[in-house]
Amino acid sequence: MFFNFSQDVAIDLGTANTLIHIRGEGIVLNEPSIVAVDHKTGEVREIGYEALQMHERTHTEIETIWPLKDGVIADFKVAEQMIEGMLRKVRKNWLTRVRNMVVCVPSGITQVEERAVEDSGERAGAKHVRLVSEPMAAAIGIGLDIDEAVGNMVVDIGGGTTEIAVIALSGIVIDESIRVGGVELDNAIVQYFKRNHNLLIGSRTAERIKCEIGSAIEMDPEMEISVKGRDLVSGIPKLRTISSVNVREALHDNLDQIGAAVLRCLERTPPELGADVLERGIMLTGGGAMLHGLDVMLRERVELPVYIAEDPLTAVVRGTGEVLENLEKYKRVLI
Ligand SMILES: Nc1ncnc2c1ncn2[C@@H]1O[C@H](COP(=O)(O)OP(=O)(O)OP(=O)(O)O)[C@@H](O)[C@H]1O
Repeated sequence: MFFNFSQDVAIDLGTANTLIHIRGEGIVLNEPSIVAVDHKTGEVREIGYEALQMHERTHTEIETIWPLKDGVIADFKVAEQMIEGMLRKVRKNWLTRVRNMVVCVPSGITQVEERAVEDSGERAGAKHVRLVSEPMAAAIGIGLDIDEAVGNMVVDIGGGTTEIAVIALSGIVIDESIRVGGVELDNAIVQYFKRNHNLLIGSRTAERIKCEIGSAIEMDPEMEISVKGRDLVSGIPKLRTISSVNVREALHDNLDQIGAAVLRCLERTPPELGADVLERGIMLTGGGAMLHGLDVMLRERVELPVYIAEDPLTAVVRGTGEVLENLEKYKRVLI
């Protein structure tokens, strides 16, 4: 009898979330990219959701680490442990090994940063590691025909970066990658309420505020939510009501940078491809695409149609999975 103990996997190794697709099965894992490590022994305590529960609630012996920063590996060892641990969660049995691994990476990364991803994949047990750029994976994931002699523009707003690319004939013609994403928006909210309202909130609370009442345009009606934080005047925890008007003010500068980057990319786009983008519009992917009114804000700024892709959070892993399933067909998009 013949047992096949090898798996082929596609990984969207993101700053905020890691998603895994297994060949023939589809998406099998979608967890936050965070690891809880025991300070004394260096051992991994938890990975993914369980580690996120501990985040900003640890004592001195445990540290929670996001191994990716701005879309690239910032902590090599922990990234490797995280990939290994996540693969362990999805493998069929302990004998299962990874044969082919396709990992997506930001389009603007250096060769050294690319090598770091390849090394991490190999150390986590993969035999062959191949890379695909995030906007390309996003375009494939949302079903654009990247092979055509027609320009498609994709804006992927992730946790660490915003990747903008014009794609045609299976290649990236123009791209722009800025280190502004969801995490930066959360930080902006933390800073804003600290500076203007003497309120110290944690990053998870900031993310909740962003997702629930964050917006890029005026809301009708404006919204409010109650959040818990430390009052910096009295020094004790307090329940405060926060308005969407203030949150929008907090996000303004970062959203402005995203809009400016899209404009820059359009200005560099060759006219024939620009005409295609005018006709087809710009597709938004990544978790940031779900920020209320971001599509409207960008539409007003660039005066072109802007659409939010279906299920923007999984677009990149769906595309990376598609590349894995059809390696021969997509060999030209591999880095
Ligand atoms: N409804 C929402 N409104 C605004 N932001 C959201 C919403 N839902 C999720 N996000 C944000 O999307 C980000 C995660 O998106 P995604 O998983 O695409 O990024 P990533 O792949 O981890 O990051 P990167 O590609 O930059 O490495 C998080 O910062 C999260 O807060």
